[in-house]
Amino acid sequence: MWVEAVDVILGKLVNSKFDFSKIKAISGSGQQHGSVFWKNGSGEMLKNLNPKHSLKSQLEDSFSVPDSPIWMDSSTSEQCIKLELAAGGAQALADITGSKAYERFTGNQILKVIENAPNAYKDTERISLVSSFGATLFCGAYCEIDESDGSGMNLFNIKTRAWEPKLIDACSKDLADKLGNPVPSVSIQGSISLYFVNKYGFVPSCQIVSFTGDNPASLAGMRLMESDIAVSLGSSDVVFLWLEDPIMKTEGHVFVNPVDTSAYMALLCFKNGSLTREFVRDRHTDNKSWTEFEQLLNSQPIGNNGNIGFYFPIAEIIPGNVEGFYYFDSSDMPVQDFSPAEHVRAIIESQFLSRRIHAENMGFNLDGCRILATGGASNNSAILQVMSDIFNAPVYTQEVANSASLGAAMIAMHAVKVTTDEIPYTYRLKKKGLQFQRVASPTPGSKEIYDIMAKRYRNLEKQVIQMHSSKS
Ligand SMILES: Nc1ncnc2c1ncn2[C@@H]1O[C@H](COP(=O)(O)OP(=O)(O)O)[C@@H](O)[C@H]1O
Ligand SMILES: O=C(CO)[C@@H](O)[C@H](O)COP(=O)(O)O
Repeated sequence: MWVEAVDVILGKLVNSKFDFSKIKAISGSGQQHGSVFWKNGSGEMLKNLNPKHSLKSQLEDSFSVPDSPIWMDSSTSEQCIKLELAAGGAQALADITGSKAYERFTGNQILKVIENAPNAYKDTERISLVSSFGATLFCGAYCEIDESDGSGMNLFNIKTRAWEPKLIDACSKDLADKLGNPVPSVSIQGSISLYFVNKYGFVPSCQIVSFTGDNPASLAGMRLMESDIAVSLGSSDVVFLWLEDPIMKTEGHVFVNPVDTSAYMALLCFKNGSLTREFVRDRHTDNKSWTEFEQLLNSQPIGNNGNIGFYFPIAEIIPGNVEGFYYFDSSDMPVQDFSPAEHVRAIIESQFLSRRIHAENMGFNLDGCRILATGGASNNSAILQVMSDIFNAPVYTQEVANSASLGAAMIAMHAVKVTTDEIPYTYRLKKKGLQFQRVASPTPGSKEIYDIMAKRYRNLEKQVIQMHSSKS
């Protein structure tokens, strides 16, 4: 599907009479943590692609694991325990790689393939991330994993900027050979494959720049600065911050920064994002529309008369080990149910209270911060207003909503220019004049209400974790 998508998208550009010869460089962004297992001999296939045939027909037998594991997979708890043991514990693994072991992280996913499908692993000559797989298709040769997306694998030492030998060995001694050598995100990997030159009219000098993860690319596209917090409201909700001196914790992740090789980024991923908002919308509105959802949200007062709900239809990442639905009244007493309007207000308030307290746990100071919002739900002004009130901060969006694609384009531009001059990324992008729009400001009086609710939420979250563990 991913291979076929490349020809489909480029075919659409052909139909729109797009002039491919204008493209000087390409970068891209791929969903983080997913892995692509290239079968022995595929490197040769990539070098000899025939423009008369589709990528799909030529590459469909090139994968030793036909269904690429992606980030939604949580089936690798056993492998997580092994990697943490190899590192010397959860905190030790976080100190090396920026994260304790997470089921979706690629190292644990690869270890599962090594253990459960040894023949498939043996028949693999190269393992790409979704991002480096994208670059590989365009280059017609294996591209390296970039350091920023490579930080989401539980294998990469974010201080030495190399695979960590004891973690590689805990998986398989030959794994480093199959992973290649990580490179900075802003680096040129090669020129475009002749397949794309002959089929679509790209110029042979078009450069392929490292592709990176969707979240690092979003950080680049949103031009995050210190004291900004970016919130991506996609299928999941992801909060990210720019950090100079990271503190490694067993909650959240630290990645190498995609645009400044001496800096880092912190990331908090919540699985129950838009999909869970949709779930509540579909259960509690008559016509399952966002318009009705917004009306119900605005019909309830700020603070929802003290009602707090927890909505985890999917097992959550932060906090870990919690699933299900839990409702509390203004005295923190468990209740059976809420009215439809209370549910709608409760899901949005509870999600942003959670984003706030967990960002604070990473050492983020809310005073004077700006929130940059992106992703599908950043189109919803009622949701953004609640976010602004809970963080007591203004919310901005930018003209181009898809910050991950935009960031990839900016990384491509920066990479080709960096070879001729040394202008820092942030300065170059300031000059580009892309505008942020202020779309929400805190409502007077909301800070006092949400400061109290944030304290209650912290305690109730602990209670919910206990309630869940006593059930399971
Ligand atoms: N007006 C809206 N209000 C709230 N959520 C919305 C709205 N429009 C789209 N969404 C949500 O945005 C999500 C898709 O966001 P997107 O950033 O494209 O996802 P992904 O993370 O998969 O790239 C959908 O799941 C949908 O629920
Ligand atoms: O796992 C993470 C980050 O660690 C996710 O953010 C994925 O990178 C993709 O998210 P969606 O695009 O599905 O929201």
